[in-house]
Amino acid sequence: MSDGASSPETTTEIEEDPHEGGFRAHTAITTERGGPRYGEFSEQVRALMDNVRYACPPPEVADELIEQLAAINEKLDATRIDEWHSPSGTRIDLPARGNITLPPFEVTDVNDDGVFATVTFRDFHLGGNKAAHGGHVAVAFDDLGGYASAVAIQGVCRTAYLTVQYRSITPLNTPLQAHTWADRVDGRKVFTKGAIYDGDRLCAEMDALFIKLNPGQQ
Ligand SMILES: CCCCCCCCCCCCCC(=O)SCCNC(=O)CCNC(=O)[C@H](O)C(C)(C)COP(=O)(O)OP(=O)(O)OC[C@H]1O[C@@H](n2cnc3c(N)ncnc32)[C@H](O)[C@@H]1OP(=O)(O)O
Repeated sequence: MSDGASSPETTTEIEEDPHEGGFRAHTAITTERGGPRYGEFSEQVRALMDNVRYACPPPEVADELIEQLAAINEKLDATRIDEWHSPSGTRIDLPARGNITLPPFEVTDVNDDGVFATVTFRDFHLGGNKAAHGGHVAVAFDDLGGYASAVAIQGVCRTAYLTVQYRSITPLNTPLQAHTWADRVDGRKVFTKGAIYDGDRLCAEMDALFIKLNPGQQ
């Protein structure tokens, strides 16, 4: 991945590049996009998602909220840009690289043993009875597994399959230890494993295959 555009002036140059793989080699890794308060902005959105998960607004509050949310959406709609230049997913200084669709994680180490992160499933990720939804656990594994695969094979990968063994309840609002690593590399194939722990307790394990995209592959 190389330095990408952070201003509209460089947009044209990037758009003229051939589409190099499903995630584009030119995707910028940055701490600048979206400005210095993008982290606070993302956190407010996450707080909104958490609150909505448990909200039961009385009709008059719903009336008010609908109006306020419509105004916010209108304002946000006016700021939309294309996928390749948006801060979300590129801000390595923020939880989950500033991507609010992922459970927030902080990568604590990347080394020969793989990727180590702290992941916290929040109210928004509720499956039931204070436990994380299994799909959100898989989302965390997909991203952190994709990261470990990319590091192992030095290239952008796509998930071919991903299975999760749910070993015990994955609690909400608890910093959990996640570890993903390339178990075996065979040509373009990276057989990747992962685990999420709550302290000493194993919550879930991942077994996945990521495949390095060929140049120009969509
Ligand atoms: C500092 C910051 C860093 C930031 C890091 C950011 C990380 C972000 C991470 C985000 C991560 C998010 C990630 C996401 O969410 S990626 C989104 C979810 N995934 C997809 O949408 C993928 C859809 N599928 C495809 O595009 C293709 O099928 C792929 C690309 C996967 C392979 O199609 P391709 O045409 O390219 O390859 P091939 O068919 O010749 O197969 C090649 C080899 O693989 C073997 N094979 C294929 N499929 C399977 C299977 N299911 N089980 C077992 N084996 C399988 C096959 O037999 C062959 O083996 P061999 O004959 O060679 O031995």
